[in-house]
Amino acid sequence: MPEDTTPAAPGVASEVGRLRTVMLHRPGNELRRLTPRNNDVLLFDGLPWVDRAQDEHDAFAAALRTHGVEVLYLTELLAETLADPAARAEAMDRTLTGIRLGDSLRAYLEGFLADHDPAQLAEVLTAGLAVAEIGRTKSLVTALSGPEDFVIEPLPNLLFTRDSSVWVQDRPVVTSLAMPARRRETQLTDLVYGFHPRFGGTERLHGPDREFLEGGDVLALADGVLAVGVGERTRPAGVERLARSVFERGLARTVLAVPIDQDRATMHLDTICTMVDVDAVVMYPNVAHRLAAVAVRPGADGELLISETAPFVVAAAEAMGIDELRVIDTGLDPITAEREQWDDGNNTLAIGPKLAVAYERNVETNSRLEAAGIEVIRIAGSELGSGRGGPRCMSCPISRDAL
Ligand SMILES: NC(=[NH2+])NCCC[C@H](N)C(=O)O
Repeated sequence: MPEDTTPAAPGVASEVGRLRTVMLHRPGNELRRLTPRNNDVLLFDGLPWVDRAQDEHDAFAAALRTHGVEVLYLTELLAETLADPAARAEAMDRTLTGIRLGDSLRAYLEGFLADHDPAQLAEVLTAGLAVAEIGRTKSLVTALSGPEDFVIEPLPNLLFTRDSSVWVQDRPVVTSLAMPARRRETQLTDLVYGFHPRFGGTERLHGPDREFLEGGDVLALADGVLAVGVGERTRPAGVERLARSVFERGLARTVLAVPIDQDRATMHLDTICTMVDVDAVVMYPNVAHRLAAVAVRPGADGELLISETAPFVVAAAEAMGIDELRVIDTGLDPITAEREQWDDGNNTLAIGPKLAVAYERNVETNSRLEAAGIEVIRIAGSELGSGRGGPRCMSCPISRDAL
């Protein structure tokens, strides 16, 4: 019988249902823009060796494919999207609008980019554009800029496709990223979901201009139960907006708001806790005991019912309707745990119950996962990890089987 190549219908109701389709971004020329002068602003802790990062990423994608996962690439979807003139017009408009460029440079760039085919335009929108790469403009802005200054900022964090969109059931949530270096990413995911034939017509929730909400903070603990981290990135107002939109549409019945430390090391909930089984998480022990949650549920007339604060594991188990949420920790020695948390030991990507992708370097965490009965697919991440993101951050699940 010929192989069935029909793509799985979009829909994500859990963290651990069999993964069918995922969106990744293969690291590209945007990473070659990083220098010791701009890496902090661009949210990288070092300068990745890009060729090696690409090899590591290809191995990640291959491991997923080996396990039957369809891998979609954001830039390919974007290039296909930009073939639609309406999408292209919107992309140009969003990229060039704002107070930074000025009228002369904007007009110049409109002409300059008009010659770019969809793939080339996608490259500019992701890798950015420096003054040295464009011709002579009659703009004061470029006259007063250095050759390396960007007229279109590169997006090195596009690698972390988890953050710029997240599917809740069969709806894409286009997020609103808090850090200036990442804000433009969601213009791209919004375009893809709005115009690409594969998704066209799907209702998009939230959006780039809404309250801050990042996908790395959103965990689908169980069908109808979301946990959303609140910290450096996602803000309380972002969770409130998401809760209202998912309740109104019947996509969830409980949203747990989970305050996390406002630190670089714990920028998202998924840096300290990810799910590896229907009732188990791998969690950073140095915070596990004090992680708390407030449950938000739909009330009458669009009101939200807000619970008292409770320990996260207790609130989660109750919302999920299970006796206990099992916690596998990142190692008991606090220094090893801190090192492995920093290197994304907690940031696993489940591709099914008890089956997760993890960075090989987190030896202690991985062996604890295995001791707890989780099969670990190890990938290299020496270069990928320099932006502080692991397998979960680098993936946006679009389709998972129901449990
Ligand atoms: N879901 C995640 N944990 N994403 C990690 C994002 C890392 C990225 N460099 C940032 O600072 O935004």
